[in-house]
Amino acid sequence: MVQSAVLGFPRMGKLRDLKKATEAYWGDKLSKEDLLAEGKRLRLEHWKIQKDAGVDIIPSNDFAYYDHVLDHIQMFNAIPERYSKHKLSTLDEYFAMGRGRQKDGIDVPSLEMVKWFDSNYHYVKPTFQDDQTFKLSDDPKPVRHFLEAKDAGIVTRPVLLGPVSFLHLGKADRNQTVDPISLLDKLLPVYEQLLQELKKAGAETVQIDEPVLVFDLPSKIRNAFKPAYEKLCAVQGSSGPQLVLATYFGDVVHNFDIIDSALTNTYAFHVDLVRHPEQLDKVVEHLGSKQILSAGVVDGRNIWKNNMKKSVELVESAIQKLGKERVIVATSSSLLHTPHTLDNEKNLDSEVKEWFAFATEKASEVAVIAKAVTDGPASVKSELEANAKGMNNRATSKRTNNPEVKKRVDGVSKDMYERKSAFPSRYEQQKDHLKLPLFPTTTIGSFPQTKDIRIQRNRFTKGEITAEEYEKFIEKEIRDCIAIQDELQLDVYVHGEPERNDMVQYFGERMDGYVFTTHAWVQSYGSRCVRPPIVVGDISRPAPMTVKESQYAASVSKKPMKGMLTGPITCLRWSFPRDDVHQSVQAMQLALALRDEVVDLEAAGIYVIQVDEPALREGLPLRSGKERENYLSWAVDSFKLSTAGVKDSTQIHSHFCYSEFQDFFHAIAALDADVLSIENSKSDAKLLKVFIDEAYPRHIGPGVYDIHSPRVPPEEEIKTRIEEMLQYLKPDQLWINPDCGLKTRQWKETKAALSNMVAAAQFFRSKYSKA
Ligand SMILES: Nc1nc2c(c(=O)[nH]1)N[C@@H](CNc1ccc(C(=O)N[C@@H](CCC(=O)N[C@@H](CCC(=O)N[C@@H](CCC(=O)O)C(=O)O)C(=O)O)C(=O)O)cc1)CN2
Ligand code: MET
Ligand SMILES: [Zn+2]
Repeated sequence: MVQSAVLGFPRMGKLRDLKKATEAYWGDKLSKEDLLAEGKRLRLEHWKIQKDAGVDIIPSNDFAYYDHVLDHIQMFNAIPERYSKHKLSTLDEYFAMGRGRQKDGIDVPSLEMVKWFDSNYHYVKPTFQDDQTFKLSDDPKPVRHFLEAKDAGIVTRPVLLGPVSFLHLGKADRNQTVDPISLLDKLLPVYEQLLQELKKAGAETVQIDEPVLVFDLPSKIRNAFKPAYEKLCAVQGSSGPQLVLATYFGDVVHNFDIIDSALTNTYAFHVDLVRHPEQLDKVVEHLGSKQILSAGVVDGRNIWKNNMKKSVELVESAIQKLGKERVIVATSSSLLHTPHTLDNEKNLDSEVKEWFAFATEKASEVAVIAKAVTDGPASVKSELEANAKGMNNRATSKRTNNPEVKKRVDGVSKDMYERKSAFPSRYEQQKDHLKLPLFPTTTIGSFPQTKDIRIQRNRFTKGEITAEEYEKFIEKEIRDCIAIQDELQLDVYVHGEPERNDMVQYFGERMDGYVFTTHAWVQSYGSRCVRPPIVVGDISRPAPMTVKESQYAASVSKKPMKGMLTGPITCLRWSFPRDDVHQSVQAMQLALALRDEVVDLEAAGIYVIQVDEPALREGLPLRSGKERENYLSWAVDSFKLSTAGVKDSTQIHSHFCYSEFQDFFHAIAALDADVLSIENSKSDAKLLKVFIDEAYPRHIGPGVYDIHSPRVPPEEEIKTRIEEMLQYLKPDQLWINPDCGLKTRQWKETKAALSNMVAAAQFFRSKYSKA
């Protein structure tokens, strides 16, 4: 019999129950016991959904209150002393690492949070000390959750992040020099112990994720796999469970030499056949003689219904070579990146609704495909027929095709990608026009999205207040936000984005070619979720999207007002893109829509325009080479096409939030933006050296403080950061700004932090103007 498997299920619950509970706990409105009880309720509900869908292999330990990598950090006791010394409860120590803590005399920033591969999920980066040791926690969570499921009558397959990925995804703590992978020998005994404890609890198989296997790995990391898996495979069977080694988001063929030896001794090997179906033959060739193939055929990263005919064919071709007993039908990755259930969507029109499958529906898909290949297609005839009908309806739908858009794309000429003059001449004109001081201060766009803003928007969406009332409310918010910027003495203002639910969803809702959902939330980090709009057809802009608010803001502001747009690549990546047209085509359509918006903003008197591209790096193919170059070429072009329509005197800003920009520095430089703001506060200022090495000519604002945490950075701390930056950047090149937008913060800490930031900038301004 061919079994079906899910690699991980979303944690938030049907109505973002986990988000609500954790936030209530943080706000002292829910007790620890109640939060833990809610977690338990959600886990049971999610296991049951998968069981009812007919899934044979259901994951456990995929649940986390904040992040699954953070769970491992705590479980292995890789907790920096600045957190452990306070003797907080396990749960509070965990949240302190995830989001920082400034309470009862404790003041610690969070650990760094970075992108999980090429997704919009963020994990907490393991942070190691030179004298790092590891120790398995008492009553480890994977064992506890396995038993919890077992008590409910569901035997699960626990999921662990593998030791090599855990180390490779981590880093040395600030001022430490340890190479994470050198800690492998110290870490392995902890994994061995954990596997043994899981086996004792009754776990027959364990899924061990080594997603870093899809990267081009440095030799040190490649060499680590053999000893690691020799050790772990030795525990297998005797005192430990069978190991299912899982990879996802890419192909692994280039790493076969390291997989060949030790890794083929694992019980099963999982590969992503959605991203790379062509790797199937090679993978089959390289499997150990008894090893089972877990075929990831149901997309864990998108919401399109599975093409079951294709999946059945692919799985059949594996079965022909391996036999039914050696194949598992699985999701390509964890379903963490998909929304909970399509059932929640009462407002989606029925034509498109039948094109989609969310996590709950995908669980059924793996079960149906497994049954089709086990008992023959006739055993799931009606499901396969319904699936084929949906596929066909989508392929022939009029909604996907807009000839006007195609015509416009075809009419794009080369000159449309370039600004009129080069930067030096643009800068002269911008200087005259904007009259900014040295070390100009600004923010990244959003100000706190207060409960009141959300409530008013919700009332407007439900029709409880009129469009006019809502508009008046937004105008008042904009005025308040400007008054605060006056008080803070910032230099370039923003309107605060109060009208936006999200920087991508807001634009998706205003463009043709998109549909959007009401409850399809996906976790982005911690308790924060996004509701990605869905690209179903050719994209165009029927009317201006942001001009009204920016123009109003400029009219009540005495300083330059920065217009705020989300760039084409970020709009694409943080939506669910269509899978029937290449992403470069979708990006180009978005770029043209945004170009019109940029030009309209300028015409409305907005002379500083920021086009955010935080997802540009995330879209970079995981392996270097042709694919990457190709991506960068169309991604950079899309940005340039969206921004190059303005006059020289209009200043184009762009914003990036992630820290690893070294490996695609040339792409950021190629965007030709006048000013860049980049997230930086959690990384070593040394990384800024690339700007010297590459003789970067334009202007930059490396973030001076972290915005993901409520902690207020003291003025001295910010000064130290700026001092460090000045070792790498010229004073007249440097802007002073936070890491990112402030929408997730409260007003109190926002004002305090910005006030310290402005004071620090003023300090350097006066220091350098005297010099
Ligand atoms: N798409 C996207 N990806 C991103 C970012 C981003 O800003 N957007 N930033 C980076 C970090 N990731 C982030 C992801 C989400 C949020 C965030 O703030 N999300 C909000 C939801 C934003 C939103 O869409 N809000 C809607 C809906 C709000 C809501 O919950 N409404 C209530 C009703 C109102 C109430 O009573 O509160 C409901 O629907 O139940 C709105 O404001 O209109 C949250 O989780 O709290 C922040 C950063 C990277 N990736
Ligand atoms: N302008 C956006 C904001 O300030 C940029 C966010 S990047 C994730 O929220
Ligand atoms: Zn940002």
